[in-house]
Amino acid sequence: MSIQNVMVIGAGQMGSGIAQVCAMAGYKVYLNDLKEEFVQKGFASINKNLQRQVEKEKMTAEQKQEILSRLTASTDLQDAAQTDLVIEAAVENMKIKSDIFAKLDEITPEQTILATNTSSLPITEIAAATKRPEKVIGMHFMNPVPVMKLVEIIRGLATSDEVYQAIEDMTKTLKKVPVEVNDFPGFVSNRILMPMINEAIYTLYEGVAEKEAIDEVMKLGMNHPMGPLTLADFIGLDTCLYIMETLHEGFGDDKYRPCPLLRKYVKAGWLGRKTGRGFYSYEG
Ligand SMILES: CC(=O)CC(=O)SCCNC(=O)CCNC(=O)[C@H](O)C(C)(C)COP(=O)(O)OP(=O)(O)OC[C@H]1O[C@@H](n2cnc3c(N)ncnc32)[C@H](O)[C@@H]1OP(=O)(O)O
Ligand SMILES: NC(=O)C1=CN([C@@H]2O[C@H](COP(=O)(O)OP(=O)(O)OC[C@H]3O[C@@H](n4cnc5c(N)ncnc54)[C@H](OP(=O)(O)O)[C@@H]3O)[C@@H](O)[C@H]2O)C=CC1
Repeated sequence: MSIQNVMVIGAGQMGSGIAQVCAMAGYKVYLNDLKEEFVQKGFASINKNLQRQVEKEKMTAEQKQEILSRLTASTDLQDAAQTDLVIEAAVENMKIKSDIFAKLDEITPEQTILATNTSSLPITEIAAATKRPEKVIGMHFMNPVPVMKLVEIIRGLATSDEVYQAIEDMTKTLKKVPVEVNDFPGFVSNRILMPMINEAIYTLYEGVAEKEAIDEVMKLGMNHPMGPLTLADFIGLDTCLYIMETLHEGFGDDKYRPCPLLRKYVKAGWLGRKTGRGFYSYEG
């Protein structure tokens, strides 16, 4: 299975990062989103990251241009007809992901691998939206994608060994470290990380400490690079809530109930860094 042409769906913080690392590794990449303005926002973020590399003299201006020339904007899913691999990074919602995968199954050649960057949803269920479940796989990158080394690779029930191997090999070409895990809610990363973040939100909700104090305890006491509330803002509070709901529903265990304060913030549209306000304010 030779992978040369890739489409990344969703030009948000994850999709733009995935498109960047794929283009840096030499792949031709379509970056797809619903509207041109979202794709352009994704491109602006890639441009900013690469420019920082040029300024730090880790890359030349020519190399930056070369990487950018491998990226093409797309607002038409039909462009996926030209690809060997699609990596979906749209919102964390089963209906949206299933719809995208059903369409991709119609559009792409039969050998195209369909991967999802879902952070918690069952790969097996997403695969069931297609007639090629053996070619559907989870490819879970970490945020910020250009910096974080891990890619959790998740096999659905029907994922073939050949597809698993192709994705493991491709991940290595991105200079990332693949780790294989099975298809259970939240996989490994978010089954462990998100209950910790949710507990930090409960700690704030119950008035145990101020938000800054909670973050400082985990940073200085446990050597975490970011406190859990800062990290929640960084991930996106909507994504944190979707993941907790998937864990809660998937395991049927109340230990995964999302904190009411998390729900309240999401209802208010305070989604963290991406909207300028979450537990902290990022305006100005
Ligand atoms: C929810 C899920 O499904 C799964 C997830 O992703 S969970 C989230 C996982 N991620 C984390 O836990 C991140 C925790 N935070 C960190 O590791 C660090 O705070 C951090 C890497 C984000 C920033 O590190 P830092 O040392 O504070 O900042 P800084 O010195 O400015 O940056 C270090 C490097 O990262 C780069 N960087 C920082 N933020 C970046 C961003 N958003 N995008 C691209 N590059 C970035 C910097 O350019 C710098 O690069 P060089 O080494 O090439 O110069
Ligand atoms: N944030 C994180 O730390 C991590 C997130 N993930 C996962 O990655 C995925 C994306 O998350 P993230 O990048 O943070 O989210 P963002 O909200 O930053 O970006 C999602 C993007 O997808 C777009 N989108 C929504 N529906 C469609 C569609 N049908 N077709 C094309 N594009 C669409 C959105 O457009 P619009 O704004 O119009 O909705 C938005 O631009 C989620 O599944 C998430 O769980 C995985 C690892 C880490």
